[in-house]
Amino acid sequence: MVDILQVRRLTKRFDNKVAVDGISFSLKGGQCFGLLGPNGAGKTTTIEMLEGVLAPDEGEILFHGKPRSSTFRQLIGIQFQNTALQERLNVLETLKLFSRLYESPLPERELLQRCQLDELAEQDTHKLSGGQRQRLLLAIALINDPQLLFLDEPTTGLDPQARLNFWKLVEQIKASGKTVLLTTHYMDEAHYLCDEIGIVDQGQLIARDTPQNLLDQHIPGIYLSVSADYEPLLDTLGIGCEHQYGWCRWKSNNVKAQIEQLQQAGLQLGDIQIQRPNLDDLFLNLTGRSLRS
Ligand SMILES: Nc1ncnc2c1ncn2[C@@H]1O[C@H](COP(=O)(O)OP(=O)(O)OP(=O)(O)O)[C@@H](O)[C@H]1O
Repeated sequence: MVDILQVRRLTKRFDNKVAVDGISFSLKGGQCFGLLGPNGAGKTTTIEMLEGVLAPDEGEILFHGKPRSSTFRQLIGIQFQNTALQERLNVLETLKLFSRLYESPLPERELLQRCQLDELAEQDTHKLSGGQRQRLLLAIALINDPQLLFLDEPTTGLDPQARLNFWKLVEQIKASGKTVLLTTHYMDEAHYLCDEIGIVDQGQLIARDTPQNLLDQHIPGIYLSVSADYEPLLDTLGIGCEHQYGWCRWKSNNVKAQIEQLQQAGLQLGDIQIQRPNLDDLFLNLTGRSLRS
């Protein structure tokens, strides 16, 4: 597959602060690539340079192997973190307004249907819920039927149901063959939606691969946890553990044998949690800090 986007040694400084520090990666057509990192890691600054909103201080961005030309904006879609919507316009009128910016916009009715907004066409945009507003911003980003779609923290602040709903829309967009680049600080979002993720920390891309390869490579094994009340028992069994929200947790390379050992010591199966490492564990492993801290 041809690289749709190539990014080389991208760097951005604000005064003395290096916000993005020599990031390089490439993105294949049809792929969903996620930049995952904590607040202030440099995700938005990176995506804004790729979108052409911010000028890099150093580095190179190639679209289909060439520097971005004046037509680039017609071929991409952007869902910004914050987009100011025109006062006193409803959803349909808003789509019509933004459609004027493009040479060949998709029909508004198709956009409404794709983003589950049919029943909200006449709704004032300032009366939309958080999830409905994000779906409208997604519809705006899709007006020109873009090849490459940028989603900057699209589900931040949404309730779990609205987030799941949004993920389903992104899945449909992926299935239609579009390339998606998204930023998020939700590990479950990155794991669910992205074919590949790049972990960003302090302006640098510290790891990049499929979520599962990253986990297998950096933190093989399975976590076992029991209530912290059982810590004295773990001590007698010689099991060292870390404390996590009232639980004692440790990594096991032989889950079956260790569960039998715990059962022989008097624990019930229901007392033991078994958990595969997740991207938060990966981030902690790579940086010594939690994604959520
Ligand atoms: N316009 C600006 N002027 C000065 N500093 C900035 C500016 N924009 C970003 N920064 C700084 O650059 C760093 C990276 O910010 P950025 O917004 O790219 O991070 P992020 O990973 O997107 O964070 P978040 O998840 O909170 O959106 C931060 O330290 C931020 O304070």
